[in-house]
Amino acid sequence: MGTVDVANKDVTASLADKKPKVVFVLGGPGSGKGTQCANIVEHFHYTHLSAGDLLRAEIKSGSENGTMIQNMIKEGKIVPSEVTIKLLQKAMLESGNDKFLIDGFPRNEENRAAFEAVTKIEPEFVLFFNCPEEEMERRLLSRNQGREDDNIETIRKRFKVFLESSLPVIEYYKAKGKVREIDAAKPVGEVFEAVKVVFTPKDEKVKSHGFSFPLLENESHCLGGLRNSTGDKLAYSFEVVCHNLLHITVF
Ligand SMILES: Nc1ncnc2c1ncn2[C@@H]1O[C@H](COP(=O)(O)OP(=O)(O)O)[C@@H](O)[C@H]1O
Ligand SMILES: Nc1ccn([C@H]2C[C@H](O)[C@@H](COP(=O)(O)OP(=O)(O)O)O2)c(=O)n1
Repeated sequence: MGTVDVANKDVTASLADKKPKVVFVLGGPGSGKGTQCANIVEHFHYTHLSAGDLLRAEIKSGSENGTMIQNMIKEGKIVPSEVTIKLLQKAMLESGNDKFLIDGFPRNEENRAAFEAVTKIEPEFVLFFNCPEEEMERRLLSRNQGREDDNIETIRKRFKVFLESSLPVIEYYKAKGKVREIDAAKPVGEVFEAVKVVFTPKDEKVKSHGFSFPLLENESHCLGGLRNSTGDKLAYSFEVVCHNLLHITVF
């Protein structure tokens, strides 16, 4: 027990040194978290860590916690945070990257508080895939990955846990202004278009619009503005440009 704790302190310290950037990816079972994470990895070079995948790998490895994890997943319950956090920390260190999508975590208040207390890592933001239950149920029943928990009985239990335990975590981050909500009921490509907007840096977004309009003669009236990364002025606040505005784009 003592050596495990010492080892985990080392892991925690090494991770804290790296100051990793973390995005939590949340949403109900079948909302498309894994599917979109694969797209984000390809376009934005994050490392994808799925809490569910790490737990399933732990069962397969024959670890001493394997049976407990398997039983909890079969019942749609959330595995104790200590187990999941250790797996996440290990995977983060081993990846060599410093940008992570943590998918399916934190799934309850205990997950959230324990991760914060142990790692001292605050997420940059929370990507929330919002999807109606009927659509998630349809997707899970045809997911066809041989998962023991993709049966209607366990699916119903997972939905209940999501509503009762995971939604409050999303509300917690909403109150902190950290939630980026995506309509996940649309086709995969359309969902990814919305995801891309969230991950694209602000000045890139401005550049990609490429609009322009005449400069004002007296800039001292300018109350605010947008500049691209090279410092060119791209837009003035609405109050100022309304006299000679050709187009307005709201960011
Ligand atoms: N936008 C979508 N429209 C239709 N099917 C989807 C969409 N996103 C994902 N799927 C499919 O739904 C199932 C669940 O998606 P997955 O990414 O595994 O969800 P999660 O990781 O949230 O449980 C998979 O079979 C996947 O191919
Ligand atoms: N933080 C987590 C994440 C997943 N689990 C367990 C319980 C979940 O029902 C299963 C499956 O989670 P996973 O994220 O892989 O899949 P779904 O989003 O439910 O489709 O894993 C957990 O106990 N704690």
